[in-house]
Amino acid sequence: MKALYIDCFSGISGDMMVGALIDAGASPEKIKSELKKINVTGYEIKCTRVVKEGISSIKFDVILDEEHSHVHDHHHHGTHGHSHGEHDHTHDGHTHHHHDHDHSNHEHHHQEHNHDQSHHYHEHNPTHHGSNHHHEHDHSHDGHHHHHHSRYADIVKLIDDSELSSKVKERSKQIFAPIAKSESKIHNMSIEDVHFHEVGAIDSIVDIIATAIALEELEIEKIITSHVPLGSGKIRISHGIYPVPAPATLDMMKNVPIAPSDLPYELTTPTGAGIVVSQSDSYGTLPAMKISSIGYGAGTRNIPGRPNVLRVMVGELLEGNEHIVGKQETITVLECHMDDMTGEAFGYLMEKLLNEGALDVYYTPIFMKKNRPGTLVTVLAPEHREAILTDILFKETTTLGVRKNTWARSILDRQMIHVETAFGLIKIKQAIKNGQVIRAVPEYEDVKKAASEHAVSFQEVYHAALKSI
Ligand SMILES: O=C([S-])c1cc(C(=O)S)c[n+]([C@@H]2O[C@H](COP(=O)(O)O)[C@@H](O)[C@H]2O)c1
Ligand code: NI
Repeated sequence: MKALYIDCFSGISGDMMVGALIDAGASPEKIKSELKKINVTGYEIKCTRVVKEGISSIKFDVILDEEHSHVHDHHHHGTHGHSHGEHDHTHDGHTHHHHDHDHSNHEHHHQEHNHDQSHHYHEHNPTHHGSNHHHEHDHSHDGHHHHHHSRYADIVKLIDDSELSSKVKERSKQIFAPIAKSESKIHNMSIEDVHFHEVGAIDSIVDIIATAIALEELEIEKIITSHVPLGSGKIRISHGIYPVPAPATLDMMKNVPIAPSDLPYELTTPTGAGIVVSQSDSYGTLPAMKISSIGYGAGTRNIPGRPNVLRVMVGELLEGNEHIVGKQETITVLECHMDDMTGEAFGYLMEKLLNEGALDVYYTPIFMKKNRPGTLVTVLAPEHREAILTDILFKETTTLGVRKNTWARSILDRQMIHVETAFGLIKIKQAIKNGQVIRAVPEYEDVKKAASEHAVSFQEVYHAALKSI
């Protein structure tokens, strides 16, 4: 099985990840052409080979167009709410994307963060309207779309609406989900309203989707990650001086093995943490594998005496990796119960929930107060569908509250195959554990359709499909 080992001895950020994957064989041209499939413009990608304390590595950079800093100009009237309340870009005709910073000049800026800082060194000059919008969270939309793709909900839509492959879409959303979740928790905002830091949104979108594109191109099926150093000290963001690890990074790294690190830099950024926690199947030292390629991705900062790079290894996992079974993921569980709804409304509700991305919906008969028979509705969903599904529950049921929880779950890999039978093509879903198919189940809808078209029994088609594997 094709695996990737992420050796983040110097932490991880989005740009380091993309750089490392490119160095390990992912094509920068493919990344660029695939990225054209999302409706984001105003940036250019720069891929350069740099040497970091003796290690040759790829530096992946997202350069925002000069005009881009003006993209939002026409929006700057009326109340302007920022989730992070701080990225008020200057409108004096200059861009403040310090991509080309010579960081050695900044060593005295002790403990600025290590990577990806491009979008966080804007001089936040809230000159427009002369008012201080900082820390306002009012998101008023006076008929305009203030946050060009920066709301989490918009980013999900941007991905869904694109022509990217479904696998790339899924991986990208998997990476965004924990970042949005942690940001929403830290800033006490609803997950849908969380903003990726304005101009920084483009950076994160590109880094994250490029990571997904590269992982798909390299056909990575399993990811094993080293223990992750986060760094220490403080960073200056526009909220002020923040501790390292940044709050969002720290929140995401809960339940993940971290490595001690007293280096006074931000070694792991929120984007890096999002990649690690959403993509890793397990953590530890290098597993038994046959390595076919190695890549080094450069961070931005130069750390004297330490190569500030991320290392990845691509290869075939060998026997003896039984512990790397089943992907770990978190799902959202939504529940409510009612004693005053009709059966029809319940039927409609289930259909609606499943169409809007619920993984499963089930009803449990219960007895409620005053001896009333009622129904408990349970919805299992990917985290990024939580808001929309909650909305449906409020709209389509009579409940006044929706409870939510998150469950950790291990899932087996699945793959769909097509088999030719006397009754036509039937899809079969295979469950895979340690690279072995352990179960195969013909798809219900295909079997049903073929059975009715050929006027034979369900069982006959079902068995024919299994025999044709
Ligand atoms: O601007 C805000 S609100 C901000 C919040 C946080 C939290 O952890 S909350 C972190 N940061 C810093 O921004 C950069 C960008 O990281 P990316 O992963 O998005 O590239 C990084 O230094 C974070 O620590 C900003
Ligand atoms: Ni934040």
